[in-house]
Amino acid sequence: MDTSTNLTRALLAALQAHGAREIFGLPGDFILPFFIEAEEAGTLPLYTLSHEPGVGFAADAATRYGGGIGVAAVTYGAGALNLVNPVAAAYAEKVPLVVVSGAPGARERAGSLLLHHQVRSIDSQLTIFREITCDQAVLDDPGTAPALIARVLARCVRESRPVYIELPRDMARVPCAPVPTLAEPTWDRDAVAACVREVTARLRAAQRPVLVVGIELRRLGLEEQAARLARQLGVPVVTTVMGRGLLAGRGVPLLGTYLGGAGDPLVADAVEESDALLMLGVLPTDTNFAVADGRIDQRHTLMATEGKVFVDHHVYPAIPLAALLEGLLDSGLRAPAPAPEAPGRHCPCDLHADGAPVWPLDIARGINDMLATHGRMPVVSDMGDCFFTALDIEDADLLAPGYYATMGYGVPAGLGLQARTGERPVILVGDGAFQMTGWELGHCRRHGWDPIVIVFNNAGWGMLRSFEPDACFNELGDWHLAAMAAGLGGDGVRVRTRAELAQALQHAATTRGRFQMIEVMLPLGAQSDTLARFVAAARRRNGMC
Ligand SMILES: Cc1ncc(Cc2csc(CCOP(=O)(O)OP(=O)(O)O)c2C)c(N)n1
Repeated sequence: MDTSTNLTRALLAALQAHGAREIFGLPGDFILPFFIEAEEAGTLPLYTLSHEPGVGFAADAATRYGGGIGVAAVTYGAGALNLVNPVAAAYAEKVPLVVVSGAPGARERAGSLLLHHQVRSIDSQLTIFREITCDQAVLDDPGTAPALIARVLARCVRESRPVYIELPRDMARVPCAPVPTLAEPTWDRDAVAACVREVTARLRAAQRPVLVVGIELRRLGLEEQAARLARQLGVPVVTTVMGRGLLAGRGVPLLGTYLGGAGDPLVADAVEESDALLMLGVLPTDTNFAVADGRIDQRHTLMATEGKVFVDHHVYPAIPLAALLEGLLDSGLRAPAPAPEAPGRHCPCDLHADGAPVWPLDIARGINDMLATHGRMPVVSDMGDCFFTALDIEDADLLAPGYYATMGYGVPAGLGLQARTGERPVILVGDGAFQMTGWELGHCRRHGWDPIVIVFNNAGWGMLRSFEPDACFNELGDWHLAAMAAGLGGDGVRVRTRAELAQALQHAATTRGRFQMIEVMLPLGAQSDTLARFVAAARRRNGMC
């Protein structure tokens, strides 16, 4: 068997070894050799979509939900620069995404002509991606390429951040040695022991300890360790907005999601009155804590994030989350008695199937009823009131750009999730966000993807109306989206009443093999309570009252 390999095959093997399970892409002349090699190798399924934002969001969701790493392969210039927003979203939300971009070859670079797709200089693209990735490699020398690929992919996994790999088109097929596997990094065990001692001492002395879990636990594959710690400590567990769905179904006393004044008062009181808030893998973002309005006493927080641990006014600078968890589990710290079962959250369900118009909470009720009847399904949400409504969907994994808050994520992310896992997602998306990337549904037919897509149609940018109710620029008109579903290869129905919604959900849940779009016509001004409270908190915070 030919054991020699070329640079593209070496890269494909390394991507797979680091957890890639597929490639999402949109080719162009600068990356055609890579696509040809990838298709011939067949080691990673190659899914093409119609616009690079969709490619990026699909790759993001595949790894966000399925683990490992996501891969987005695009051409140079127009393709890669179309990918900037999804990669920025992945950086902000700590998603291990690998960008593979084609690029001009050495002879083209040496010429005097301005190349098509070139911006300011041939390296402008690399400069732009330096700002939104944690490491970069230009594979212009087969002698250095294996080590560069090894370094960049190791950082992608270790830091759970996007990385950028530039593959000049004249290098794709040059002979190249396999990519080496790097040794795992070590850490200072004395520093970890000192940190564990201080954290356990604070927890022992606490009267009202609470565990807050955040998205880094999922990104770093540490959810089960965190669940074991929660059961061992016997303390109430709260998720952040970004961490919604974490530890679900793992037998821990989950109180709910912290939304400050915009959420469940029981959860807000537990967090804001705690004298030892152990926050594991929580990113200190405004969407996670802006609604706290300063009600969390920083002197009571023990925050482990980004490889550091912040206690009071000092920092342990290099404590990997895995090491901290291992130390806390081994500390023997445990509750005198198992934590009381968290009081059952009132799950908004039992949709009243009557002739009343549909409000966002009715959609959450209908989805909760559907999941209770037909089994758990992952929920993917775009940004808009659909995201705030998704927070009322119980006991389901939620994928959403809850911090970076970009529109356009929902539909391609749902496709990426089903491509990676085969699981059928429920996708929530507003009419405005659907107009951005919803058309990627046209790819479902050839791949057998069949998401249930619920469009919140209020004929405009509803969230912005919350801030500027009199502005005309937020109006989009009625695009009759359900009527377009058949042409895209799916089934679409438009509903206005709660009875029609209930019937549509039942039909969608029992119809497989084609995507099912339910276009919910919301009455003007219909808004979820959670969004209303978030907007009120934002106005207070920004002095917009
Ligand atoms: C890529 C991007 N461009 C603009 C914006 C800014 C924005 C945040 S929310 C919103 C309106 C969303 O309208 P939609 O109809 O989808 O949903 P709804 O509000 O419930 O009616 C906009 C324009 C963001 N977040 N991302």
